[in-house]
Amino acid sequence: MYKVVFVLGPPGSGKGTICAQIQENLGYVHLSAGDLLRAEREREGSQFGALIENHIRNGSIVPVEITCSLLEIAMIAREDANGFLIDGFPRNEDNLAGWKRQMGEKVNEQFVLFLSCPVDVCIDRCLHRGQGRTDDNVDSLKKRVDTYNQSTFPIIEHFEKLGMVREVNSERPVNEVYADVVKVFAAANQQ
Ligand SMILES: Nc1ncnc2c1ncn2[C@@H]1O[C@H](COP(=O)(O)OP(=O)(O)O)[C@@H](O)[C@H]1O
Ligand SMILES: Nc1ccn([C@@H]2O[C@H](COP(=O)(O)OP(=O)(O)O)[C@@H](O)[C@H]2O)c(=O)n1
Ligand SMILES: [Mg+2]
Repeated sequence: MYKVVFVLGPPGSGKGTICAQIQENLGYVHLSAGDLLRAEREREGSQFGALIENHIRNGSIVPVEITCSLLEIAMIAREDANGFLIDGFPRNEDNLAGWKRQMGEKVNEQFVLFLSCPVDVCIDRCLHRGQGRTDDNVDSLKKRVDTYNQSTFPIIEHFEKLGMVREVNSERPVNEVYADVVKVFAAANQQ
C-alpha cells in the first residue's frame, strides 16, 4: 500500500513550495499533477500534448485517465518512498472517481493538507512566479480560480466531511507556513 497525502489549495497558495520542503526534510516523494502534465505535454510522441495545453490555458481539468496514469507510473518508479505528496490532485469529481477506481485498493490516504490563502494574494503570487508558464496570465488565472471555486473546493469539503482535512493558512511567510505543516505531519505520523 502506498501512503498518500493530498495537497490542495488555490493556484498560488504555495503547494509546490511546501511540498518541496517536506520532500527534502521528511522523505515523502513530491508528485505534482501539474508538473507531470506539463512533462507529458513536452514529451516527444505524446498523443496528449495539445489536449493538455488546451486544458492548462483554459484552467480546466484534464480527464483523469491521463493524470491518474501519470501519477501511478511515477509512484511505481519510487516504490521505495516513505510516502507520496500528491500535489494538485484530486481537483474535481472526475479526478476523485478515477482515482478511486484506479488507485483505491492500492493506497492508504493519510490526510489532505489544505493550504488556504485569499484569492487576490494567490493571483498576485502566480503573476510574479516567473516560471514562464502559459497559464500565469490574468485571463487564465480568472478561469483557474473559477475552476478552483466550482470544482476543487467541493472536493476539499468532501474530505472535510470525512475528517481528513488539515488546514494551514498559507498567506503567511513560507517559514511560518512550513512550521505548521510539519506539526500536521508529526501528529499524523504519531498515530
Ligand atoms: N508563503 C508564501 N509567501 C509568499 N510567497 C510564496 C509563499 N509560498 C509560495 N510563494 C511563492 O508564490 C508562488 C506560487 O507558489 P507555488 O508553490 O508555485 O504555489 P502553487 O503550487 O500552489 O501554485 C511562487 O513564486 C512561490 O515562490
Ligand atoms: N489534477 C490536475 C492538476 C492540474 N491540471 C492542469 O494543470 C494546470 C496547472 O496545475 P498546477 O497544479 O500546476 O497549478 P498550481 O495550482 O500549482 O498553480 C491546472 O490549471 C489544470 O489545467 C489538471 O488538469 N488536473
Ligand atoms: Mg504548483
